[in-house]
Amino acid sequence: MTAEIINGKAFAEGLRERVAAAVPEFHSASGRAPGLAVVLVGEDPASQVYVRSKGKATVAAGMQSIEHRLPPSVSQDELIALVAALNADDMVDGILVQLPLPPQIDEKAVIAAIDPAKDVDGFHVVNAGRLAVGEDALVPCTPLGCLMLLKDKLGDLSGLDAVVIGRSNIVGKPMAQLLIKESCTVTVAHSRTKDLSDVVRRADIVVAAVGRPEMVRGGWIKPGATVIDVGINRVPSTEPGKTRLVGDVAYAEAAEVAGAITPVPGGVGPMTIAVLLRNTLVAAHARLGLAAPEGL
Ligand SMILES: Nc1nc2c(c(=O)[nH]1)N[C@@H](CN(C=O)c1ccc(C(=O)N[C@@H](CCC(=O)O)C(=O)O)cc1)CN2
Ligand SMILES: [Mg+2]
Repeated sequence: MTAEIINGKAFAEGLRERVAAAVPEFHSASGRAPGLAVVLVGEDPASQVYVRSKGKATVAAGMQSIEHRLPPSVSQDELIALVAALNADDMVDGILVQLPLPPQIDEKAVIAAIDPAKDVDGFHVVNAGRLAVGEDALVPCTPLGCLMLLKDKLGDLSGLDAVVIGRSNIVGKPMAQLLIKESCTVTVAHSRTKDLSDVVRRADIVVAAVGRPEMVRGGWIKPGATVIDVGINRVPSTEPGKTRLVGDVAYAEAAEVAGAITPVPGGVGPMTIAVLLRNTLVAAHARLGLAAPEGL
């Protein structure tokens, strides 16, 4: 079998277009554009690229982008004071603090300072709790993007066996919650899981989010399964001095066995920013008491 390639880049472009098409209605109802504030601390090159992409995508969708860049030496109190100012700013519907943060700053304290209604990353415990008990929540962008790709490919997910490899608060745990909500039978595997290959071999859906290059081998995949690779690992390329991106799944091997698979790059990655725009528009509607935009 050769797997169908799940084109996350194309799906993300479609989602971004749908968000952009829904923005004018918010504008007419509120008299302003939805606003997304992105806070970057320090000079991490990858974070700089992601923050620039988020700003461009926000403006391209017809929303207002508010960018704050703080020096790597900023204190936790200063960062939390900025978050408090953004919480109080009525023009700001979404607040995102780009991760990772420098070592002197406690990520949890910063996330806890964000107004849950503006928490478009879905990292605040209030949103995590709402997701866990099945209430309306802002859901982390990467796992929600994975779910959108799965539903687009498979339709109804109910009764399917899903394995999520990785138990982070940002991807693994919310991914498991979303799949439970879709009535999948969900196993969360992690670094201590025994016989991981056997666990993965039972799954109709595999979501790999461990951050270990090509850890999931083709021989672990059940024939016809759908494989979602969240990993973005930069590894040395065969060309001296160069690097290339690989996922957490050994792509060429897995594509021989799977029914469908996301590539890296061009699979899950582009969904993260598209879902961020979606979450910002959803948050903007909710803050103004407007009905949620349809088709997003
Ligand atoms: N506050 C947050 N911080 C971080 C998040 C997040 O969702 N919220 N996620 C990541 C970084 N990230 C967005 O912030 C992100 C990562 C990757 C991509 C992406 O499109 N990747 C491409 C490949 C890009 C490349 O060539 O390097 C792909 O997979 O095709 C978008 C956004 C950590 N921090
Ligand atoms: Mg992400």
